[in-house]
Amino acid sequence: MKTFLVVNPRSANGQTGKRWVEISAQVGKVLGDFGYGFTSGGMDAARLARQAIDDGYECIVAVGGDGTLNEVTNGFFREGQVINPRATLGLLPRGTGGDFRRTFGWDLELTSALERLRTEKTEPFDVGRLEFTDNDGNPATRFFANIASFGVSAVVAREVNQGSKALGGNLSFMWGTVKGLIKYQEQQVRLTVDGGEPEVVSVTAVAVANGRYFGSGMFVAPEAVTHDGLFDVTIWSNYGLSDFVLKSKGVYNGDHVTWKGTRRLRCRTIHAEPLTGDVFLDVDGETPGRLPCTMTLLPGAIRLKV
Ligand SMILES: Nc1ncnc2c1ncn2[C@@H]1O[C@H](COP(=O)(O)OP(=O)(O)OP(=O)(O)O)[C@@H](O)[C@H]1O
Repeated sequence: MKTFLVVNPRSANGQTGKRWVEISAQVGKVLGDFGYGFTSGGMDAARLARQAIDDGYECIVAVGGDGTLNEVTNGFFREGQVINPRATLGLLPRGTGGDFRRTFGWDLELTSALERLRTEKTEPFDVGRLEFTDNDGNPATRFFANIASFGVSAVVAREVNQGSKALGGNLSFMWGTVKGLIKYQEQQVRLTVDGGEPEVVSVTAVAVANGRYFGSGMFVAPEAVTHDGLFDVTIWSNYGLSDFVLKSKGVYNGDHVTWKGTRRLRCRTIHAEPLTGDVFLDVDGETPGRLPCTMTLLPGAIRLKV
């Protein structure tokens, strides 16, 4: 299988680019010939992945963090359709946050990633499609691999992405969460789930999950499965800074699902309209826009190297 690596040299605080000679030598030893390209900025990983699929590569590997994985996943699609159903997605995790890999229990070791890429083992992988309003106010579509969320999580993601990740994933997110919760005001949002009756919910955050973790290790959707054909939705209502500071352990170990302000459901589509103000989106750690939005699960849309 011809393999192409989409490399974000800036991932892992720039260590991926700095160590590329060493990394690529190890990749070559295990995989033999492979193609690769360096990303140059926003959505360039999607362009590189699309180009590689057009060039006949059948395994496209994101080398970077969750943002790179998101962009590479987008590169599997053209005009809303999967370009080549035989193409498989791989991950060589190099991020600071690394939420996607946690669902699978993958570590950051290059040797473990190469072992996965070397074998033929794949499984179906559900992909989320998000229709939303971008930061310029235009309608936009973006696919997601892990979790799309809205509410305070997007305020936190903005804080984290603007700040330095030199503190490491967890500390950057904890600090970002404190700053985000100070800034955030609870919003009322009208949710329509699987085309049913609309319902107004109070939103601290709503996570529409394919994978299980966001925010650098927060176990937001403990039972999500990436090939079950369903989103696991976690709704947090009326949480404040004190809840996260005093009970943050429960957010990281999954106990939050038993708290009064947490509600969970499963669905294939969810539509969200803001009623009280701007509500921003966090899409696999990136912050491309705001509500209103519609999220649709595409069951087994592509295959994932596991
Ligand atoms: N050459 C580049 N220079 C600056 N930014 C880049 C470059 N290439 C990609 N990017 C940006 O990097 C971001 C993705 O980073 P990525 O998620 O891979 O790494 P990370 O931030 O270290 O990890 P994580 O998201 O897991 O915390 C995207 O916003 C993307 O547009």
